[in-house]
Amino acid sequence: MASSAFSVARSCNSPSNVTKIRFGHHVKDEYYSIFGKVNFSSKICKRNLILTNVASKVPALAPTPIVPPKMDQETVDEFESKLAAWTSIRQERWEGELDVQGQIPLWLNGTYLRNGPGLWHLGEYNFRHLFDGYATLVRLTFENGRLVMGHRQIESDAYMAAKKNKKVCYREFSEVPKPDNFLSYIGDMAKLFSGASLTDNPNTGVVKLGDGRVVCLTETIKGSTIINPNTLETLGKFEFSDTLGGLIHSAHPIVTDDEFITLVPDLIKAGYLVVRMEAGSNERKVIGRVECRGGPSAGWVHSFPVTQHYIIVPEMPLRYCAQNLLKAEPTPLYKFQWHPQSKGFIHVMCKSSGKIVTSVEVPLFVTFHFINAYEEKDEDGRIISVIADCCEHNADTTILDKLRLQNLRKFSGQDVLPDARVGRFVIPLDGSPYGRLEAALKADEHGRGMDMCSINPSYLGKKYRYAYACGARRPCNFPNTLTKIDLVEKKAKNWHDEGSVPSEPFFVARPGATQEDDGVVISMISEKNGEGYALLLDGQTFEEIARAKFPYGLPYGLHGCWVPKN
Ligand SMILES: CC(=O)/C=C/C=C(C)/C=C/C1=C(C)CCCC1(C)C
Ligand SMILES: CC(/C=C/C=O)=C\C=C\C=O
Ligand SMILES: [Fe+2]
Repeated sequence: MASSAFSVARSCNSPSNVTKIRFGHHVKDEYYSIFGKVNFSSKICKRNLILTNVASKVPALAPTPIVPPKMDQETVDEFESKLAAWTSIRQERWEGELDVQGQIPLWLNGTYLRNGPGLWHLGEYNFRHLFDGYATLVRLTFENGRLVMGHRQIESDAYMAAKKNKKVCYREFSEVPKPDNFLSYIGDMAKLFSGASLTDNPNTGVVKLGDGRVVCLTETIKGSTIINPNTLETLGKFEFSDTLGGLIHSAHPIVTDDEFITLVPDLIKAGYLVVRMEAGSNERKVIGRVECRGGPSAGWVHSFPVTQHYIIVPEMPLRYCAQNLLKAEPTPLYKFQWHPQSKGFIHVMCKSSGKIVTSVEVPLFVTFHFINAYEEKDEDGRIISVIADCCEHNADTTILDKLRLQNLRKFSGQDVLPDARVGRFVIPLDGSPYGRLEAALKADEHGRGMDMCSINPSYLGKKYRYAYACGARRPCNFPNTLTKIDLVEKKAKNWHDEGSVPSEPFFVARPGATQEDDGVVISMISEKNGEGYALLLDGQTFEEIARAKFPYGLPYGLHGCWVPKN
């Protein structure tokens, strides 16, 4: 095999301590999908890359190509011009030390884990939506200024069955297994209602529970999967020990050292159970229940925020749709339907009593991600309102369609990313029936792109000043900047690398820090030439402090967590 990005990974298994590979020409490359290898011509990096093999500390792992490939020339050509972000991961797993340019702060000791849908191929069949891909977990382990990267596929039942049968076997975000005949169609319907056919592909996020267990998540409850943060090995299902049932939950629980809070939508009698699980336990207990005020079904709840005393339950007019759930082919809004006439609402529940403190009608909104929320007090210290911030897509549902892989892969220079903003809900607690929704700062500050946010976790539920997210440098078809939002000055600092796609900026505070933005921001970048690197920005200046090239570009990832060195 010719020298290639792939061979870099393999070279790391060589017994020598340092593998130096010269790039700079077109080579015949081998692409490994989960279905095995395919040859295609690839243009790769015009510079030297030194990868240190730290076999003595972290053994680099052999690639594990799995099932024979089938790719027509058109698909192969498409890969050539595409960012690794929207391209399936090359192999099942890899790990090794990266060469660092710049300085990783010596206080940064621990592992950043990032999860996401990294594999979108099944033999000849290509998934169509970003959210369908089989989960790829990536780790960046920082230790004394050094950095080790590893990635590994999560061995969900859905992934293992797809690998074995070379077809979709479970209901994913948009794709549904094709019934072999009418009898199996009837059986599939029964399995849908029991939840047996829903995917357990945990491709959305990863959280560290208060008791140290690390769990990968998606919106199906059965997807909750325990992994080993050091080896990325799939350890087994996280089973809730209670009898609350439910098929789906929010993809983004609120997780602290003490508890795990989430929302369980009721798809029959429109509402949400608000549940809490203590650290160390597997038992969810009900805090309370919210009845939806709009109809005909519960609003999609990908995430929700909390304040110190309240749980904020959004009822988005983009609602789960039973008919769309049953359809074999994806609809324009997938499993959801837009119901502007049903209005949007925000419900505020008291965390300790489960009572609804207020429930207000708000302007129509579309959001995946809440950023944070906090309580506003008057001069006497009485709570008068709740502020809840989110990445808001101007009540435009077309963003879901923009996340189809076909749209992500074809950027022709046209500015097609719909506008988004930091949507700020102001929810009065004086019994007024309406809440406000406004932009927290001018959206031009961040190029009118806004998603994939994080904050300093110590400010969860508290008045905060800074948010980190992906914004836009236009024209673009996907958020392509890292942006630091200052909610007090109403300004943004933007980082951009032309043609690249950065993943969610993740803030890690410096131990002992007293300022909110004292720390670093971690992101993984997909470059337009198919390569990629880990990036570290200073939390305060938002300037680059270090980067480390990956052996090959990684697929786009969604959400992550920080596991400090114990
Ligand atoms: C990756 C991401 O952000 C969201 C993933 C969402 C998924 C996998 C949702 C799956 C679902 C089903 C399989 C059936 C029920 C509805 C719904 C929760 C959308
Ligand atoms: C990638 C994404 C949502 C991910 C959910 O977990 C949203 C991107 C929005 C672009 O503006
Ligand atoms: Fe998300």
